Amino acid sequence: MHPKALLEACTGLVGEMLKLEHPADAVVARYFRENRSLGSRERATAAETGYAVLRKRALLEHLASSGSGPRARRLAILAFAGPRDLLQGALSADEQAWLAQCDAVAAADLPEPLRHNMPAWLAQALQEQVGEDFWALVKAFDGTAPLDVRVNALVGKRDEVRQELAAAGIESTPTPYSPWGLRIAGKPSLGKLDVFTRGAIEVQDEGSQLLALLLDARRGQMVVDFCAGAGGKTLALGAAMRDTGRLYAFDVSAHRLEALKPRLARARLTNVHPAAIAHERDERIARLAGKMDRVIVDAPCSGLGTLRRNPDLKWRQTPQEIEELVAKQTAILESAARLLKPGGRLVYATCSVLPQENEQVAAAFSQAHRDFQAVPVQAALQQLKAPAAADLCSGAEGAFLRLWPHRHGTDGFFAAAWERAR
Ligand SMILES: C[S@@+](CC[C@H](N)C(=O)[O-])C[C@H]1O[C@@H](n2cnc3c(N)ncnc32)[C@H](O)[C@@H]1O
Repeated sequence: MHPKALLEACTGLVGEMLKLEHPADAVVARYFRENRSLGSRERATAAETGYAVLRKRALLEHLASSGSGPRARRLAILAFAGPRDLLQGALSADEQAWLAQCDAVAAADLPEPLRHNMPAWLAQALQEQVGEDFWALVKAFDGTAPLDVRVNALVGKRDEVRQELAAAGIESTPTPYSPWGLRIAGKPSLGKLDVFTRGAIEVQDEGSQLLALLLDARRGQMVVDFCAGAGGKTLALGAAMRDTGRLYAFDVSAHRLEALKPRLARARLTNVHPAAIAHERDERIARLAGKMDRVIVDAPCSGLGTLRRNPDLKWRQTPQEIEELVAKQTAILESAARLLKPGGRLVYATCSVLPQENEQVAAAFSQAHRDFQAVPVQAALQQLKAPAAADLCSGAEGAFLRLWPHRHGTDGFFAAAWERAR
């Protein structure tokens, strides 16, 4: 493809992504469906350019306030993710001179908002929590997430799977915190490997693996994954249960649950019962009240722990929407808790880094439910033989799981746990 056409394609995608109307990954997928002439390398360049604009939006908008031509083109030039000589081949002489001027700007001397590239409310919320680590966190959120897989214990052992991957030319190392995980070197495509097609591995962030581990789902138990979505946690729980007992996978999105079904088959799980529910008080749920050994609420949340993968979220979320989410999270947790039998364990989890969606929801639940005893996550993970559990937790006695990209290399995650009084 001619460099000019490639830059046009990048500009078109940047323009769509900056509308911020839909999740960035959905915008990218639609753009490629509608622009079928783009080859795989061109798609990668366009997508990386678009994501780079979202990551550095404040800085790039500032730089793009000079120059001429459409704004999306200026931003695509500044963030262009392909080879530099190719970009030069697409630019007019004026654009080349303007780009050289922008290159000469020392980003380190710019005001803070142009360096952290976040809305003020979010930067403040993060600064309040991580203090002097703030810039390390900004850097980590700007980076790419590693490729982690969870080894399906039903199908293989971690060491054996690691050797099998090595035989296929793929290097990996055991994840530092999750006993189920391997961190894959580079970004090889895994989908066609035998180890993948026969269900021995599933792509899953190490942090997500730890949330499922924390539930401590065991053989023969009755378990509910209340917000199962496409089933990332469900698959991990089913394997922990050794495909015995009964695992209900609820979600309000029938569409997401559909995506779970082929994954269940590949993971060789037969103990999972997916069920679309209308809302958290659906009467199907009422029938299971008091019968469950384990319930996990992987709540709908702002997703602000996943900015490495979804940088659009920092521009698409608003404090008002966070408030609405907190009300939803509280209602779901309340309903889900009713399902537990005495002695049963409840886990509330998010992939948010905001205290409102995390500690505050957990504290309000504890306050309102004296029959639920908080289980310190640190002790629970230590019992489950998770290495370095103390490093993963925050609050008095390691009350909560609190994962951060700059400290743990995972997405940002939170979890709290309770046991229902006997
Ligand atoms: C964080 S995602 C779940 C991700 C999933 N557990 C995984 O590991 O792949 C949250 C899910 O909650 C679902 N959800 C939203 N409102 C809900 C409700 N009232 N009851 C149950 N699920 C709900 C959403 O459809 C979404 O799939």
